[in-house]
Amino acid sequence: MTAITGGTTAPDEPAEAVGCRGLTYTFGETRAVDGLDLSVGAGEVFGLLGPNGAGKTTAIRCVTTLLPVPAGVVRVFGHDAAKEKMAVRRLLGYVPQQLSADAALTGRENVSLFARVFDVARRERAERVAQALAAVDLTGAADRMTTTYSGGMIRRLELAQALVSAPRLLMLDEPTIGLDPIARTSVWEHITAVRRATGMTVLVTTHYMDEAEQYCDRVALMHRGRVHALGTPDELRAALRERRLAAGTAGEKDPVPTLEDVFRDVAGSGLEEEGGVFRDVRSTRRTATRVG
Ligand SMILES: Nc1ncnc2c1ncn2[C@@H]1O[C@H](COP(=O)(O)OP(=O)(O)OP(=O)(O)O)[C@@H](O)[C@H]1O
Repeated sequence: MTAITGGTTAPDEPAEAVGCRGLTYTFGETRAVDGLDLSVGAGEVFGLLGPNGAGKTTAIRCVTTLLPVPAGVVRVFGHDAAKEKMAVRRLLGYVPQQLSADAALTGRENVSLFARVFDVARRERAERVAQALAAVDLTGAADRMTTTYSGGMIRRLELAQALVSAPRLLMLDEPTIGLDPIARTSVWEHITAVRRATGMTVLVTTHYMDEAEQYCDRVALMHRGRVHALGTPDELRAALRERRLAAGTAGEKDPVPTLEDVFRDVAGSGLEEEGGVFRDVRSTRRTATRVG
């Protein structure tokens, strides 16, 4: 696998990649994000977890500047997402839940399109497109029509699209939903390799607790528009164990809770109430349609 290059090494990069203070976003009567405070450190792989409807996508879209910031403050490497949209966009790569590759184009044409949209200098474009495709192991398939790609290949292509501008912050909204275990691992291995090579920050939403545990440095558990628990997966599991021991609901010999236990503890009855489960049918169906 070729590591992508061309990312600006920024020794003077602020220590905070994403900072949300009191972020609130409402759709009519629905308070999707409700006074969200969040701080993602530069270089971290940070997982935003939570049941369906917790407000993860809405929060992420505010950070990307695709949605405005009606209340509160969002900063990306110190730039205000409400006032310095272009400065923020230049730092970002975004892989949304919805299909962002055009089936009528080849893989290379799709990535080239993103290179143009993200204003990659013309003289560098072909090289950067080739690097991005190589970074996700799609060099051999680059000139095939995207319609011939598997779900996993499409996801890797979308990753290449987001990487072609050498972002300092890569945002991924459920990057592995609907993929088989091998394709899921492959997507994560490519994300991890690029991050190692470039030092970029990764902010990811996922419903897969095993992925969060394995690949995220820290996670935030979001519920009803706010963060209810924050820490490394190990810290969160240990904290739940302590709470259970203190409450007498678990004994010393009981196994340490899983991240899924922590998730259930935070979301509580809300999961049943809102019909959300980790591998929610709605999300899977969305992806089935997306790659079909
Ligand atoms: N365009 C919209 N119009 C109206 N309500 C919306 C819209 N988008 C999201 N919502 C509502 O805002 C709340 C938060 O949704 P959001 O998609 O941000 O949650 P999520 O945590 O990303 O969920 P999922 O895990 O299903 O992607 C939900 O109650 C949702 O129904």
